[in-house]
Amino acid sequence: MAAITYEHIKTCKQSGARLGRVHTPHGIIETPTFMPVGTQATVKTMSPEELKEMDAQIILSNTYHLFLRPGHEIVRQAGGLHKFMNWDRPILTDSGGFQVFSLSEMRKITEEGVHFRSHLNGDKKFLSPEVAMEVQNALGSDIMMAFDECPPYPAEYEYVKKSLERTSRWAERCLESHARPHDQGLFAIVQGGMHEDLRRQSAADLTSMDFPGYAIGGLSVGEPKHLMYGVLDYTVPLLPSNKPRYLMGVGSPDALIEGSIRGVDMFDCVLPTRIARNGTTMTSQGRLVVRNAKFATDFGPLDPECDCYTCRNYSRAYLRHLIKADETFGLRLTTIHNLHFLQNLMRNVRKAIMEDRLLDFRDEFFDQYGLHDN
Ligand SMILES: CCNc1nc2cc3[nH]c(NC)nc3cc2c(=O)[nH]1
Ligand SMILES: [Zn+2]
Repeated sequence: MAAITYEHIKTCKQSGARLGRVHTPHGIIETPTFMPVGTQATVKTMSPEELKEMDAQIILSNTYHLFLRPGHEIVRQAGGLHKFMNWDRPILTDSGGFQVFSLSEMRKITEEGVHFRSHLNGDKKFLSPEVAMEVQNALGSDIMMAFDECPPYPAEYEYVKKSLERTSRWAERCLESHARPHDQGLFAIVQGGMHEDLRRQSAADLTSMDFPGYAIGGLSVGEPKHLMYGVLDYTVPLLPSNKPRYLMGVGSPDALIEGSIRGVDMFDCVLPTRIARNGTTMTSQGRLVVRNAKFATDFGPLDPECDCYTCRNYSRAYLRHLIKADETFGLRLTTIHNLHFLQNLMRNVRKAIMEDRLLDFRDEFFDQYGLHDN
């Protein structure tokens, strides 16, 4: 049985978005789906039971971080990442490329791979297609990502072209060094920046190598949202319709809806968990910064339309107090809500696709969330 297979259920008649299921060795993922990020083998402050309660179907973990600490050999000896973190549903691991560029000091990119210093202790480290595959095979994730380079934004045309061509050569090396293709799916990552011809070249290279799934990389790196949507308009149709499509690093409510409309199946982003830790929440009425003084005596729920544990049991005043007092329980409550909010949003997106009304749903949501012509 192939590690990862995509089952198309239906296409929304109004928007062209699609409803599907991704079958993995650790279970089925209903798409479009949002994947909570668990960088260091934990979705910060959440237990696996709480993630299941909000119906998170797959979580992410980062190769770069686990490679540096505790080291992939320890995770391998623990029996793999599922056992190590007590999560028996699907896991997707990235390949470390993106974090090297965003976190590490002194790095040097060569055809062989990337030399860098650990951001933890300055030790000299090396990541390459082969090392990234060795690490991900040790982690035992269900979906692994090819080792690529995500060019900065903006970047020179020539740089983006050279970079995508190397990413294509690296993708081939990942396929060649993949130890367990039958029980772990390896997704390639389409690059090409904001240039249609380069995106076409990258997609052609990678789809000729027949991966079980394709990610769209090089986006959500500081470009305006309309530019990202424009790149999606011409890139998604280049990808095979019988494989999952994963847009990396995208997680604001509007972008999740707009990406789903353009045929994306999978999303990930640290946003909901990161902003929760400074008291910013996503509610049906838009962003709400619960640490704001105006909530000091607001004894209503964070979001009157939400049925999560936080909104059923605690008030805005209490949440504000906990966040101001830097109480860990406050971070847990805002994280529970934000993740629940996005799981709920994706459930509503899937329902709207089923009912052929995703464009109507977008307009209703944008009005309520305060996203007029964002
Ligand atoms: C698997 C590692 N490779 C890889 N990760 C990414 C992670 C991203 N995260 C964001 N915005 C928050 N854009 C991304 C692009 C890439 C990308 O182009 N490549
Ligand atoms: Zn809630």
